[in-house]
Amino acid sequence: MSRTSGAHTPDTHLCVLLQSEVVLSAFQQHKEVKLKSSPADLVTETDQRVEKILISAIRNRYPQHRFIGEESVAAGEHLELTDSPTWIIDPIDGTVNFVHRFPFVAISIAFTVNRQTQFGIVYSCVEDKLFYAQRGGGAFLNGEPLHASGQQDISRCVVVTEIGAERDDVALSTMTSNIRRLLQLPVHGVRALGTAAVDMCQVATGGADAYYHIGMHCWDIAASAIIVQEAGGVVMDTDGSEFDMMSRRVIAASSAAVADRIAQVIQAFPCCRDDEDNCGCGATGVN
Ligand SMILES: O=P(O)(O)OC[C@@]1(O)O[C@H](CO)[C@@H](O)[C@@H]1O
Ligand SMILES: [Mg+2]
Ligand SMILES: [Mg+2]
Repeated sequence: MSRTSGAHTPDTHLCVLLQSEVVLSAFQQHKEVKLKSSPADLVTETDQRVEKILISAIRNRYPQHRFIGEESVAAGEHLELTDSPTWIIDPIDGTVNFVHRFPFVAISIAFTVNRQTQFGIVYSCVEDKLFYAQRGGGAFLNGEPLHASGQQDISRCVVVTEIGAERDDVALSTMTSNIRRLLQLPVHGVRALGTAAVDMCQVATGGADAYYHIGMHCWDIAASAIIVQEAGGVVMDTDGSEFDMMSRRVIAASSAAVADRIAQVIQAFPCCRDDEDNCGCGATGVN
């Protein structure tokens, strides 16, 4: 057994790798697509199936543990992160990619105790890349150590972000003006792969220097946040405060200097916290 409160990470790796077969075998097939919170927030039978299998396999082994799963929450389960050992699961991060066969889709699993992430796994299925980090143990890609770039100068950065599922005017104009502001600094480039989990892992590899996102959910970024931190990167809220996986805002960067600069430049649009229903912020779309 590992130090992570009884949760044995190699077992979890195996579970994830087995489920990736389910994702890959469905990848080329026609999918029945349903909409969730917006016309760009999609779910397929494979998302639901993978989440069910993962939860039942982990629950079998750790019956006392709790779960926060994207599709369980979409089905009405209450989302609450407590001090209890908790698995935070995104069965397919990049469902739009999955539906269109755009080849970046990931299974993302984080494990928390006392609300602190102990380890995170992001498996980019088509690329066959397993990103992994354990608190205090470093970050790895297919077993090789990962290091963020350490870049300090925003004008030499590749910055990754996502235009999420929101389609209301305030969100769209904020997202597009944020990209414009960064390009005007200037940065070397702005990129988007369509999966927050894999996007953030690019910061851990040093292939990108920063990632920011407003409107994602805890399951999109819980695992990749510890992977960035353990690769020597910095993770914070877009307002410059401490990272809070429930806030729906994140900056992940190669250095504190780059993270601070992005926090100064970008603006957030309102969205309810993941752990708060109907917060009254007036946001529409993916809440
Ligand atoms: O619903 P999914 O696929 O688990 O996650 C949605 C997502 O991949 O799409 C957005 C980018 O378009 C990101 O906010 C997020 O990571
Ligand atoms: Mg996701
Ligand atoms: Mg998903």
